[in-house]
Amino acid sequence: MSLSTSPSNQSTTAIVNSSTTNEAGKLLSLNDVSYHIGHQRLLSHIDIDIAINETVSIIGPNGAGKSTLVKLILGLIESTKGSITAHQQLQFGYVPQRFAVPPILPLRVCDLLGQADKRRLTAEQRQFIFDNLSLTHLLSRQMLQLSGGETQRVLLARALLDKPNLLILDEPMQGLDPDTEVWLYQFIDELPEFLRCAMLVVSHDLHWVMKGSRRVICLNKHICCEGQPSELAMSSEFQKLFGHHYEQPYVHQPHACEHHAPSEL
Ligand SMILES: Nc1ncnc2c1ncn2[C@@H]1O[C@H](COP(=O)(O)OP(=O)(O)OP(=O)(O)O)[C@@H](O)[C@H]1O
Repeated sequence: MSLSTSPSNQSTTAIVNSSTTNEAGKLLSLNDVSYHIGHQRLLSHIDIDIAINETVSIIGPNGAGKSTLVKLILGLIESTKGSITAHQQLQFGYVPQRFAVPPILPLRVCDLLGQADKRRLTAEQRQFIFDNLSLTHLLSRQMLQLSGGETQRVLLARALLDKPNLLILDEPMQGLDPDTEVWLYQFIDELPEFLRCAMLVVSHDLHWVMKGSRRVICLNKHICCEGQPSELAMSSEFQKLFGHHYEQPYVHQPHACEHHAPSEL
């Protein structure tokens, strides 16, 4: 496997079925990527292009290989076959599915947030993140003491403080109550210009994905189908995997929800 960086005008293998990525605006390409452990096939023949500032949602049943895909993109594991090409210098932001702080490790919110590179944002831009994620009153708290929603806000802030050009959110809504979920989806949907970036969102929340996403990839050890939600809902592969859970027609309503500040939640 290779992870290579190419100038943005250099073309790589085109992705089949991609309706939104344009050649010049690519950020990252996975070309025929497979990942096996021994004889166990975790992912096969993955072709994905992610464009600059594009949001891509990944859905799939348990064990489909979603987290494995994230680890491959982050470079935490190496694919058995294929290549991953970054068309620009990548700055990752990553909000993991789980964040376990060992009980014996004192780690305050300010310690975690202090690890971010302060040169990437201005003081005003950092303050915007603290204010909008309601973090100021949490700064001296231990990470271990935070609720699930507070932890997610801190992890999102940690990722954003690095001003990523690719933000990866692995099940960001796990453990959140419905109001906080709505607020967080709205927040990431409406990031200000200085934080605008490509996003890869792994989610089990089928209704949000189909309502709030513009491009969805359905994974089950390989890419079963991908496209706009309205196209995906018609696909027989999607119907086979999710048809019994999802029968509503797609309506894109990214701004239809009430906006809640996190301090109200
Ligand atoms: N290091 C490993 N060794 C062996 N099998 C593994 C390893 N890592 C993952 N797997 C297996 O690979 C499959 C895909 O795992 P992965 O965590 O990527 O799935 P997922 O789609 O993220 O699942 P979930 O929705 O349950 O989080 C699972 O069957 C898992 O048990």
